[in-house]
Formats: sequence, C-alpha cells, structure tokens
Amino acid sequence: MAPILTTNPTVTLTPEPLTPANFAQFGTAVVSPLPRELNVATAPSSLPSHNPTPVLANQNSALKYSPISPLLDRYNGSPSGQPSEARMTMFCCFPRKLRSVQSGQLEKEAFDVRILERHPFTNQTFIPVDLSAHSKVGEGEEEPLFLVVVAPTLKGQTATAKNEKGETVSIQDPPDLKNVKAFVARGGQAVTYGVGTWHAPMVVLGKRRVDFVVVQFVNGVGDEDCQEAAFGEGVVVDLGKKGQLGRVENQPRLWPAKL
Ligand SMILES: NC(=O)N[C@@H](O)C(=O)O
Repeated sequence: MAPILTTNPTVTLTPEPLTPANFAQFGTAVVSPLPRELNVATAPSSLPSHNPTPVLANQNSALKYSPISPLLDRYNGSPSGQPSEARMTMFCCFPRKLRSVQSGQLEKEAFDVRILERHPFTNQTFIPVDLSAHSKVGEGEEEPLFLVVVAPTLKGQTATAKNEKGETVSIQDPPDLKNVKAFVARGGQAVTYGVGTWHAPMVVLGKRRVDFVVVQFVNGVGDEDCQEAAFGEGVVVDLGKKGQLGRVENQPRLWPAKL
C-alpha cells in the first residue's frame, strides 16, 4: 500500500486540452504535426516549419519526424546499481468512476485524485492503440479521452506520510499538491511523463476502455522503478457538465487550419 501523506491541500482543477506547449514542463505530449485531411506525402519544404524537421521516407510515401520523444534511462544513478532494460507493456485501462456534483441547476462530474506515482530513473510513454477498430467517431460512439494528471516535484523537500503499519515515513522530493495540473488527451495523442514526474495512474474518461502500449526502462527494484504517494480527499478535477467533455466543439485545435 502506498504511504499516505499526513497533509494535503483542498484544490479544484479545471483540466486543459493536452498540447506540447502546455505539457512541456512535465514531459512530452506526442501529437501529429499534420492535419487529419493531409493524405498525400508532401515535400517538407512546403510544410510549416517543425522541430524536428521531417524528411521523406519509405519511397517518398511517408514523412518521418525523428526523434519525437526521448527514451531516457537514468538508472545508472540508482542506489542499487541494478542494470536496467527497456520494457514495453500493455495497460488496458477501463473508464474511471466519476463523482456527480450538483452545482446549482447544473449536474457536473468530478474526479478525485487520491494517489500520485513516479518513476525516478526513467521516463514513461503511454501510447493509445486499437482505437479505430471499434470506434465510429461522430456516429454516436465516443472518441476515447483520458485525463493526464501531473504535479511538480518539491525538489530537496521531505513530506511526512504513514505506511500501512501506521508508522511515520518520509517521502523525499514529494509532489507539490497545491500545483497539480490536469490535461485532457484524445485518442490520437500519446503522452510521455518525464523522468521522476509525479503523475496519477492513467484515468480513462467516457464509456470505453482504452488500451495503451507503455514504453519505459525498469530494473526490477520496487522503489527504484516506482514510488507512490497517497493522500486524503481534497485534490479534485472538475470535469464540467456531465457528458460534455468529449463533445466535438470542445476539441482543442492541435493543427494549423491550413498548410
Ligand atoms: N501511469 C500509470 O497509469 N501507471 C504507471 O505509471 C505504472 O507504472 O504503474
């Protein structure tokens, strides 16, 4: 069981659409640099500038952007010195239960954040897969949505927590719960949590399961692979009017309108 922090603030967060710019402090939001309508390989020189600059590949039938999100292995700094290996995992994530909140006449939904975790020596990328086979976006079935919840690290600080035996323990470099941030990501986006970035276990919204391929490094030493901090009620993500989050008109603009 994760140690439970002895104090936590009362904060209500409004999630923002996930974009590379607003997530940069916490890792990488991986999104297509191209509009959905572009279906013919186009010379990189006629595209808006992009970092990394794409090159034509695959007999000029692909635009290759590389690298897009680094794979970082910092286990050489781990206390045990145990060697690490690259690991690909599948997380099949089922929709979370949300809390209904009556706000005047409005029925709203909220997600209560009660635990954060981090991987101190590796970054970790969640890539949603198998989205198209059973989805008909725009024909009544919802586009997959997931909530990415992250917190800055209070570097050099120590927080007090209770372990499962009721003993007092310390959490080094704990999460800054006053400055937790929440982002809404859509099916076509992947997310990389930076090395040591505190984040909530994946939160799938809506009605359908989302399967993610997850890429990271591991060394098999529990506390070096994953650290957790649980806390009491108080950190709440306000998801707005019930059922409205996935509506098409609420979609963030990720691509330029025209090339
Ligand atoms: N993020 C998430 O859902 N889970 C992990 O980070 C994990 O390693 O368990």
